[in-house]
Amino acid sequence: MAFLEIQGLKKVFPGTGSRPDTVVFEEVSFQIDKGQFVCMIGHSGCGKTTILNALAGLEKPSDGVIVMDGREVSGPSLDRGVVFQSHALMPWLSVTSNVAFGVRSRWPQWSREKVRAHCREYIEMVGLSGAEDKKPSELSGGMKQRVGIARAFAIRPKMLLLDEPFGALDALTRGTIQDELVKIVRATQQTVFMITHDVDEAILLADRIVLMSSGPRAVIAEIVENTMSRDRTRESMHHDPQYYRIRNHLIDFLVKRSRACQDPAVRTAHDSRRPPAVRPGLDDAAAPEPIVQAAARVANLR
Ligand SMILES: Nc1ncnc2c1ncn2[C@@H]1O[C@H](COP(=O)(O)OP(=O)(O)OP(=O)(O)O)[C@@H](O)[C@H]1O
Repeated sequence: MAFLEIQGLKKVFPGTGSRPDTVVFEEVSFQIDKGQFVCMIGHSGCGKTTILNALAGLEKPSDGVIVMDGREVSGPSLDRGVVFQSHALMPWLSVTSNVAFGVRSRWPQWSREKVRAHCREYIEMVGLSGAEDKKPSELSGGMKQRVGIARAFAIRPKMLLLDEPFGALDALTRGTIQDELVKIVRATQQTVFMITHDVDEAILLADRIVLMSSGPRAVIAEIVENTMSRDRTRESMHHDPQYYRIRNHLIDFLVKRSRACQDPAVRTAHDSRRPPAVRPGLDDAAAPEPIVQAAARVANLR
């Protein structure tokens, strides 16, 4: 069994009045190994946040099971740290107190000094030394997001869940924090699940990229394995020919193939509980053609 097992996840939001129920996604199954960084990409509304909330234990799936480290996820836990797009800091608390909140819950027996020293370590890790006593209103968007990351890492979770954490940041700040995240994740060997709309971010950070088809009734269309060297950097990765192949594959999916699963013929042919793993970076002619792509090609010929 993998470190994180997601099997047959489905979410139905009940309709109101004459509006029918909405099946947001179904048959979502994938695994994450310990120390792996997995990104999820898909069009708006396909259910990415709902899946992340289910992993966090904040949302109950309508069907399916999530098992982390041998235990079923049935509610929120300090074993999972979450970073939201809107940092969700407590505005009346300082940077240190925001980070300390979870630390005290995690280790209630720790002394005040020990909690402070622990928080200082993580605040320094995200480059915020000197801002310990500031309130969120005194911080820039990038700094607030760094506090969110420090807060999530400081509880030393078994798994980190990131919901588009850099979505609201300008490109420069985004790049800097991405680099910091790469450094921290590599140093701590943290297991991460992250939602992003940014294909370059996914290629830089992820070992595997889960592609969701468009909703409603979204499914996992395929899982892209990132075959580029793990020590890739933002500055160097575009020199690797694999980068363009993976990037084109992802963009092609978002522009064209993500809707293919709504075609009943494609849907019948696609085993969404066992989505194909593809390695577009290797341009391996022997690799199986992704089923969605094959079915879309057949549909185009009709
Ligand atoms: N509490 C709710 N009640 C009813 N429908 C909901 C609820 N929460 C989410 N939805 C619907 O479920 C679908 C999936 O929402 P979700 O936020 O998970 O999508 P997403 O892929 O994360 O989108 P985005 O990329 O825009 O953040 C949307 O159509 C949304 O309107």
